[in-house]
Amino acid sequence: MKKNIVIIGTGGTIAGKASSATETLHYTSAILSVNSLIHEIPEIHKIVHVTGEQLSQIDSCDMTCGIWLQLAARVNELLASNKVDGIVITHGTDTLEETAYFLNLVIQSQKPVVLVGAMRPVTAMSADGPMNLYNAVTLAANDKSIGKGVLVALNDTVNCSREVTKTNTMLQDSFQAPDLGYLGYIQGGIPYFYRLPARRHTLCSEFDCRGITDLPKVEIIYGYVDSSPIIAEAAVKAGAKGLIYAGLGNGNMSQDIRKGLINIEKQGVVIVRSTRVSSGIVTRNGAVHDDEYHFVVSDTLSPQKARILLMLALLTTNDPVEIQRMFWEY
Ligand SMILES: NC(=O)C[C@H](N)C(=O)O
Repeated sequence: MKKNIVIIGTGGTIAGKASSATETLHYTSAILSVNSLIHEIPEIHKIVHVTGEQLSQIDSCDMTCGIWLQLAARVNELLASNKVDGIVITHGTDTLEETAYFLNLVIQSQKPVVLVGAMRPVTAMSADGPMNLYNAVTLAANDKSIGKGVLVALNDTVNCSREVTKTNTMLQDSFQAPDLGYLGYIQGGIPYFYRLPARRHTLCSEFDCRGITDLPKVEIIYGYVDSSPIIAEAAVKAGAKGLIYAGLGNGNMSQDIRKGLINIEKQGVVIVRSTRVSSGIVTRNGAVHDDEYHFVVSDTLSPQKARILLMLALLTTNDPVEIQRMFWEY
């Protein structure tokens, strides 16, 4: 029996148009509606019953926490219905990994949710969007995708939302998990899985954003030679309740930054040490005495994903011990 898949459009290059078939750089994102994207791939109707819904029409650099909350509410509502078997979300690639990880933490269903985008606009020669979308639909409709958390499907690969990142500004194989690897491949409309996400997600997640209209403010501070704490201090002045420090190496920091962050932590702001390095664990009490300063470490989460987990954690607690537990579990 054919599955019922809803495709939610949010914009991005997958819905973008340029003035010629050779133009892959100068184009406008988020022009075509989700229903036009579905229309471009009639093959979809042979495998699933599909419905399109437009939630936003933006370049993903304009994604907001407000849109995330609306998207999460709609996905949860759709998946609660026995008439929906899975969801595909079309999205710009610039922040796709962030939306995917946010949904991975707040969707309360085992049913497949797959995010998809494209590196080339629809008008380009060899546009990647149509095949990516077709693959994403086959992934969302496959029983093997049930219970695997929010997935990301581009360039014939399946990635875990916790680990996937955009690794290249232009190439079609941009979406990878350089640290921990793909979950699998999609070939001939069939997903092949080789490993499972090990961390808590979706139905096993403790995070619930129902009824929430905004998320606590968390800013990211970047580490570099001779950096000072002024940006961190300005962020706190502007209302940040948490800071992610995208540190050097193993989340390391200069004495100057350390003093600044210790001072900020004493004001009740949660400090998470992450790293600007693209792979590896940020070790607790490794480069910095976290127990003494009440800092949290991000484990293997990138700074942008650590920010999402911290925003959700801050909805219920600002206790660094409890927040550290969450960073080990999600
Ligand atoms: N390839 C893309 O989708 C990039 C675009 N700027 C976006 O994120 O919406």
